[in-house]
Amino acid sequence: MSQEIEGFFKKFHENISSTIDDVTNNNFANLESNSKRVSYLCSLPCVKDYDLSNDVAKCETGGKFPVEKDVEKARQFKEEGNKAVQVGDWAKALHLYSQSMIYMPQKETEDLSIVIANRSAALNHLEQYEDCISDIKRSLSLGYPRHLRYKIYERKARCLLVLKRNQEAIVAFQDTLSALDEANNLNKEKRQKMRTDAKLMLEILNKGLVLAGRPKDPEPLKKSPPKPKLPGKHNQRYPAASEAVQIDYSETKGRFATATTNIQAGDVLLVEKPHSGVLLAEYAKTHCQNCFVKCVIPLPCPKCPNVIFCSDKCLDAAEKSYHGYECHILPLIWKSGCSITCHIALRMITQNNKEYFKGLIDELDNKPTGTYKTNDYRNIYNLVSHEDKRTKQDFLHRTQMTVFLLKLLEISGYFDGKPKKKSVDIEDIKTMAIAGSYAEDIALFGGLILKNLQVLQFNAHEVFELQCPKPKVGQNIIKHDGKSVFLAGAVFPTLALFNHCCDPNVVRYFTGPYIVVRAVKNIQKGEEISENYGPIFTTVPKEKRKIQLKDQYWFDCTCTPCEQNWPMYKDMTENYMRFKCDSDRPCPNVIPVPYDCKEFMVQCGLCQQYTNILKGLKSLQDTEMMYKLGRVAMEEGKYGDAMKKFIEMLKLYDATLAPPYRSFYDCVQDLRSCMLSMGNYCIV
Ligand SMILES: C[S@@+](CC[C@H](N)C(=O)[O-])C[C@H]1O[C@@H](n2cnc3c(N)ncnc32)[C@H](O)[C@@H]1O
Repeated sequence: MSQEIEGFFKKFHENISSTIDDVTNNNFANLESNSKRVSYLCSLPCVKDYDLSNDVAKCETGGKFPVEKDVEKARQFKEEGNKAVQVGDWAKALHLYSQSMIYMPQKETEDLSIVIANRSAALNHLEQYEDCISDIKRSLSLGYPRHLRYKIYERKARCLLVLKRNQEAIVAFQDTLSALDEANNLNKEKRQKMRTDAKLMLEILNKGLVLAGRPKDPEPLKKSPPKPKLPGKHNQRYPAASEAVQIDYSETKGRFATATTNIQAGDVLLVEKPHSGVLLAEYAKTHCQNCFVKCVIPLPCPKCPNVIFCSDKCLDAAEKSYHGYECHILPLIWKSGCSITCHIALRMITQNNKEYFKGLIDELDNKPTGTYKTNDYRNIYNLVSHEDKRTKQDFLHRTQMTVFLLKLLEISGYFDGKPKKKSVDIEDIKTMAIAGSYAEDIALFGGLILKNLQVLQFNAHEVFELQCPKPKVGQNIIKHDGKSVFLAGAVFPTLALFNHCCDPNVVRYFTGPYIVVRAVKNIQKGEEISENYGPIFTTVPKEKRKIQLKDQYWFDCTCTPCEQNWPMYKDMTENYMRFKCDSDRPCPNVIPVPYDCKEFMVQCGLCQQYTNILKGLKSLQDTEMMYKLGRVAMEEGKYGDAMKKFIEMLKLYDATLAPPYRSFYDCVQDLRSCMLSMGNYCIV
C-alpha cells in the first residue's frame, strides 16, 4: 500500500536517527522485545526534548492545524445553498447544505437545525424521501424553531404519502395542524389554506385506511446494502470462510488455504469485515469514515469537521470506539505524512478500550485456539510479522513511528480512558515526552503498536472502489468498466491467511465494508486457494515478480508459473494446443498438439497412452461463440449473463486443455471484470 506524503514525521525521523550515537544504537539493537524497544526510545533525551510544534506549524501537507468547526464558513455555505435553491439547483443545494453541516459547530443548535431542514427540502425535491424524513427528524431533535415547524411536518407528511406509509402520514399531518397554531409569521390566508389542505388529507387518509382495513405501514427502506451472503455452510473454525476452504500449514509456507471439495468458478469462498480499516485522508469528506462507501448525503461528526459518515449507525459505531479518540488528532496524523499502515496500527488500538488489551496481554503470545473471529485482536497479533528477520534499522524506524503514535494516544486521552474534550493545541506537541505516569501504557501500547506495524506490512489489503462512467443519455445501464481507485487500507484476519500465487484462482472485491472472495477458476479438491499480492505472471516477467515478492513479502515464490517458467500472455504461443493427457490412470502430463495436426489420437510421452484429441476439439467447438456472447452481454452491462457464459466455457476448457493459453486467460480476465462489477462503485 504505497502512499508517500512528505509530512513533518520525516524530519523527526531524520533528526533522531542522526542524533543517536553508536552506544545508544547498540543498546537498542540488543533489546529483545517490542515493549523494551519503545520504552527505551521514549526515555532518550533527544526524543523527549524534541519539539514537534515548529515542524507542524511549518508543514504545508494536510491543510492547516488545528482544524475546528467554523461558524462563519458554515453560514457562508448555507447562504450559497440558499442561492442554489433560488435557481432550482437542488443537487448543488444538497452539496452546499451538507458542507454547511460539516462546519457548523454543535453548539449553534438553531443554525444547525435550519441548515438540516433546508437540506431536507433539497432531498425532497431530489425524491430522496427516506433521507428527507431522517433530516427532518434530526432538525426537530436539535430544536428547529417552533414557528417554522409546520413547514417540515408538512414536508414529512408528503414524503410519507409517497412512501405509502399512510398511518405515519396521518400523524405528520396532525403535527402540521398543531404546528400551524404557532406559525406567527405566516399570513392568515396562507395559514388557512394549509390548514384546509391538511384537514382534507387527513379525511382522505382516514377514510382510505378504514376501507382498506387499517393495513400496517410498509417498513422504512434499508439504506445500507445487504451483507453479501456466503452460500452453504461456513467453516466451523474460520466462520468468515465457506466450508469449501480449509487452512493448512507447512514449515516453508506457513498457513495457507486449500479446497476441501471441488470448487466452481464463481463460488463465493469468503465474506469478511475488516478487523481494522482506515480511509485515506483525501476521501474523508466524500466517503464514510466507518464503512468507506461514497456518501452523497453525509452526516458529519458533531465535534470535528474532518470526517463524514453514511448513516447514524456508522457515526454511532465510530464515535463510541475509535473516532472519539481520533476526532482531534486526525489532522496531525494526516499532516505527519505517515502511511495509511501507520494509521491502521493506531486504529487497531483506538477501536478497543484500554481494559480490552489489559485483559488480553498475558495470552497474546499463545496461539489462539477456538473460533477464529474477525474482531479478536489475538488473531491479528499472531499474523506473520517476520520479527526474527528484521534489522536494527528496520526496528529503529518503526519504533520512532510508534513513539509518535503513542504521543497522539496520550494527547487523545486514550490512556485516561476518556476522549479529551478540547481540540489539540500546538502547545500539546511542544515536547515528544510522554508523562511519567503513563510508563506502563508506554510499554503495553508501544509494544502492541510496534507489533501492529510489523504485522500490517505483510497482511494489510487495499480497499478499492470502481469509478464508473455516467450512463449515456437514454441508457439506464451502469457499465462497471471504469478504473479501480485505492480508497482505504484494512486488515482482514481470515483473508490474511491466504498465500500468494502469480496465477491466482480467486478475485476479491468490496461490498459495503465487506470483502468478498470468489473463485475465478475451477479449483480441484486439495488444490491451494491462492490470492495475488501484486505481480501476475501474465503481465510481469518472472525475475521482476520474484524480486518484488522478496522485497515486499520476504519469501521466494515457488508457484507453478515461476517454477515452470510460464510465458507471459504476450508470449503465449498460438501454434499448438496444450491437451491434458486423457489416460485412464490419472496422468499429469500435458501433450502439445500443433493446430495443423492430422492425427486424431496422440500418444502421451509420459504414460504412453493415447488421447482422443478429436473428442476434445469437438467439446471446444462452441467456446468461441460462447465467448462472443459473453463479451456482448458484458458490453451491454448484463454481467450475470456474461458470467454464466464464461463459467460454462471454463468447464469445457478444463475438461480438455491445460493452461497457460491465451483464450483461457481471456476468459478468466473477463470473468474477473464481471465479478468486480458486483463491488462498490461510484459514478464519475
Ligand atoms: C498474508 S501472509 C499469508 C499467510 C501466512 N502464510 C501465515 O502463515 O499467516 C503473507 C506471508 O505468507 C508467506 N507467503 C505467502 N505466500 C507465499 C508463498 N507463495 N510461498 C511461501 N510463502 C508465502 C510469506 O511469509 C508472506 O510474508
